[in-house]
Amino acid sequence: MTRAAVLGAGAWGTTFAAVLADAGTEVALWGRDEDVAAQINAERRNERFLPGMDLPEGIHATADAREALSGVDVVAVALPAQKVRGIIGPLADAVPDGAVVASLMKGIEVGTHARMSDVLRDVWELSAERTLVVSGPNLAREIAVKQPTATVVAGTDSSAAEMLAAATASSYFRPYTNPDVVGVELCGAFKNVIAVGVGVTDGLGFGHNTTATVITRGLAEITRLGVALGAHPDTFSGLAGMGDLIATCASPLSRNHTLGAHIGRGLSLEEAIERTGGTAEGVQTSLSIQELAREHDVDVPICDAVVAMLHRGEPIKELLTQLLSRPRKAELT
Ligand SMILES: NC(=O)C1=CN([C@@H]2O[C@H](COP(=O)(O)OP(=O)(O)OC[C@H]3O[C@@H](n4cnc5c(N)ncnc54)[C@H](O)[C@@H]3O)[C@@H](O)[C@H]2O)C=CC1
Ligand SMILES: O=C(CO)COP(=O)(O)O
Repeated sequence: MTRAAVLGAGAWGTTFAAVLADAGTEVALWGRDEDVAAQINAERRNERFLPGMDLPEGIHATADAREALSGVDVVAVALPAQKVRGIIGPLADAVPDGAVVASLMKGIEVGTHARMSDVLRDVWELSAERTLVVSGPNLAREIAVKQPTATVVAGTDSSAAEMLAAATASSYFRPYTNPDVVGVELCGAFKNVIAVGVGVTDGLGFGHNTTATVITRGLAEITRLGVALGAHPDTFSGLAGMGDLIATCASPLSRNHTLGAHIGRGLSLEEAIERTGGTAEGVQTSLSIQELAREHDVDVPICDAVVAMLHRGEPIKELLTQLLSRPRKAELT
């Protein structure tokens, strides 16, 4: 039987632990809060991060990360993107030599512009073959009640990706493998920025035409940057690309979408973060994406508008006017 450790007992780490347990994988879930771990073990609930959701028996939660990592075949990391480097650094010697390591995170590190799998590789000195990415239309609360969905397990070593896919597959969770780590990971991070943008237009009271426009042109931005970074163009129309954009931009469960809607209704960034709760990666990742795009000479106007709104407090209506009055261009280039 495969043995897994999930680091991070927030909404997604807890849900992913449930996915593993339901697939028959033995799973240890690490969270820094002892009360959260105790409640998961005693009541099969994580009321702080996943309120109202029942968890399967197979999860052993612990506040001791070294205990969680001991003897596992798979390590899955679900921590806030901007904090993960500091949190996992001291655990390098506790990661078993042969274990594959998967990033479940959807962000790009500010300053380094590193994708999360690169942060894991860097901090834990992992080979590319041992490092995987899981990304797709995976809103935690829907999966926690076993609503059917699919995801992508990306890895350069197909046998490692297949191993994790087998360790997560169940009657409600269908993993597909994909060798395009760069594309899958960029999709997950960038779609959070686009979801903030869609949330803003919702908050302004605009309808489905606007939503569809931002999603579709957002996908064009993601694809342009991804291809410039060496990704496979087909990844962007797949589950991690279009699939996750649809889920995140359409759902009120999305923290990024919710945060954007608060901004659109006139809240400040601080108020919107407070009201949203949970980790809205798009806020900081918008800065990294904008800088990455500049480095690669890629045009990302929606991301630019999100950065201007969130980080420079520029008026939304003026930014919208600027977006719509840019020089016209052909859709196909
Ligand atoms: N929630 C969702 O539906 C999904 C989330 N993700 C991604 O997973 C990642 C984690 O997101 P969530 O679990 O939703 O966030 P969350 O906000 O629900 O949980 C964050 C977790 O990180 C822990 N944490 C924060 N600071 C810490 C520190 N200094 N030391 C130790 N632990 C710390 C918290 O205690 C908590 O367990 C993000 O990158 C997100 O984009 C990916 C797919 C779905
Ligand atoms: O990544 C997600 C769904 O696939 C979750 O989105 P949020 O982080 O915006 O809640």
